[in-house]
Amino acid sequence: MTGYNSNGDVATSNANGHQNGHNGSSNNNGNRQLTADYTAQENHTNNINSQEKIQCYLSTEELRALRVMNEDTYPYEVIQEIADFIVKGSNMRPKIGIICGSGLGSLADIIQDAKVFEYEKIPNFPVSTVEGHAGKLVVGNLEGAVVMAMQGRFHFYEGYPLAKCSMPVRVMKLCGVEYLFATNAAGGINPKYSVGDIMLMHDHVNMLGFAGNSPLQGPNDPRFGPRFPALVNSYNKELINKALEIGKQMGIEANMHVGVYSCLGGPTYETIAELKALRMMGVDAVGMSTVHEVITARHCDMKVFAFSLITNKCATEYSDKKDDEANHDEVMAVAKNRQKACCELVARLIRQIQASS
Ligand SMILES: O=P(O)(O)O[C@@H]1C[C@H](O)[C@@H](CO)O1
Ligand SMILES: Nc1nc2[nH]cnc2c(=O)[nH]1
Repeated sequence: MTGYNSNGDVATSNANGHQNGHNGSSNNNGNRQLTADYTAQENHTNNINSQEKIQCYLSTEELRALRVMNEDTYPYEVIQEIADFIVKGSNMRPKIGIICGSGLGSLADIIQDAKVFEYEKIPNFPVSTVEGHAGKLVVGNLEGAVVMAMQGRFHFYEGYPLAKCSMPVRVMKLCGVEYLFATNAAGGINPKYSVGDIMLMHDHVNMLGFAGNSPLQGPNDPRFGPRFPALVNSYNKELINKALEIGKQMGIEANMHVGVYSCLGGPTYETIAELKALRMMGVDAVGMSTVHEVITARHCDMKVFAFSLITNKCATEYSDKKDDEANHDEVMAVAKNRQKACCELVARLIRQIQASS
């Protein structure tokens, strides 16, 4: 059962919670303890009411993640409260929202006059549980524009429903954001792609959507957008063209592509058969994010620019090579190596948006 109390705080009790919590991981294990009485701990630390008594080992962070995880929907008013908290707390009204992909959090480090909000201090906000996703929201100036950047996104495989994964996009909208910049780490399926390349997204294949999952599932609130939004032209062509031009100026045009991304649920990387199938469908790069954020952004009429950093090459033929196995350490290492170029691309594009507005 879920609901909001008069302060807009989450009040939840959900019998699935302990199962999710057991399976979930945390990026902070320092606080792990036997939570013999879930109700008592929750009431004590989070001031919420729960009918459940759960015996399990959970850190305080995991308990919070579990609580937020079990919220099904974010009504407009709750999103508005979160947006107000950010706008008032930063005294800034951002125009551009940035979501940093795995290992690409340094995009937010170039923001000046930054006001930093830790996710766990933002009311009703989920928490990041993945390495390479710091869990901070940074509001400040970048190339003359006020931006808000998420250092850490939420993934389906963390246990969050898609609507929750992309809820921050709606927060951005109600903060005043007009442009969404989404970045991700992805495996390159197109044989022409190399590790370290940047693929500007011009379309996607929504595999989770094929399976009947959408961030827009459930009652539609027309204050965000229409019940049946169209998704052709989701990726802003003008921004893609500007980015290609910037790529030339930076001398990285040979490492830049325009292609199709697909999001799978993860957390497993793909089998060879799956990669073959994706390639046949016209997919160039595969990851575990972004698509639901783009859908949510287009639903509320934001302009979208998104790119994938190719962190690994996906094998589409069977072999015994250990190299063919993707791993998150490699993903992070490549992202670290290429973060300078990614930051520069984003900064220059924002400069151009500012210059033409
Ligand atoms: O958040 P992104 O999409 O950049 O992260 C990708 C997908 C998984 O979270 C992780 C796998 O290595 O990288
Ligand atoms: N699904 C998926 N996500 C990734 N993120 C980075 N590399 C990959 C990959 O090969 N597959």
